[in-house]
Amino acid sequence: MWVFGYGSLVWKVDFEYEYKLVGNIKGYLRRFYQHSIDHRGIPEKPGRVVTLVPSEDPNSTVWGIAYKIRAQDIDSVTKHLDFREKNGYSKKTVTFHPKDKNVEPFLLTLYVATKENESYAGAASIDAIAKQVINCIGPSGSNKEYVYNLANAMREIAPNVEDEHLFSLEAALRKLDTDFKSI
Ligand SMILES: N[C@@H](CCC(=O)N[C@@H](CS)C(=O)NCC(=O)O)C(=O)O
Repeated sequence: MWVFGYGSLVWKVDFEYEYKLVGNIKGYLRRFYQHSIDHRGIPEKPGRVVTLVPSEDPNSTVWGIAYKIRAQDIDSVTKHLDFREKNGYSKKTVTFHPKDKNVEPFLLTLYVATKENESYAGAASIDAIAKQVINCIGPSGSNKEYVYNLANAMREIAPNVEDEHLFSLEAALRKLDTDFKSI
């Protein structure tokens, strides 16, 4: 079994895997359009984390990491990820395109929070998302840490890939952080 990570699964790997591959999936956009009430926020003050939204451009790519789960670990890893992604995420099978062109594309599982789930936050300006994120914290830590960790991880695994939504949010947060500290 293979699982694709495009958010916290890129930088917070708290499950067993045999090996991993960098690559992308097509037809989606990575967006901070999902409220988080159990990891980076609380029900009274939800944070924002990433999900995937369908793109009008079938060639849109979302880069991340595919993890090969050993047969003997499938049940335990699935149970763990189902719990971790319990707030609004559901499993979906898509085609993964490895960065290594010697490896043929293959089907894998990912967790996506569709717009039908009750914690779906929907579109908002980068400025509005940054102002929400900067003030949120949850059981897994601060919401801004989630953004910074994802931005750093994506630069590391796909240094030549521009993700304007992610990096402009990171920049907006770092500016708010700096402004706040300068008061
Ligand atoms: N399905 C996404 C994960 C999306 C995501 O970040 N999920 C949150 C749930 S709100 C999570 O696991 N957070 C762990 C954390 O914030 O430490 C992925 O493939 O990376």
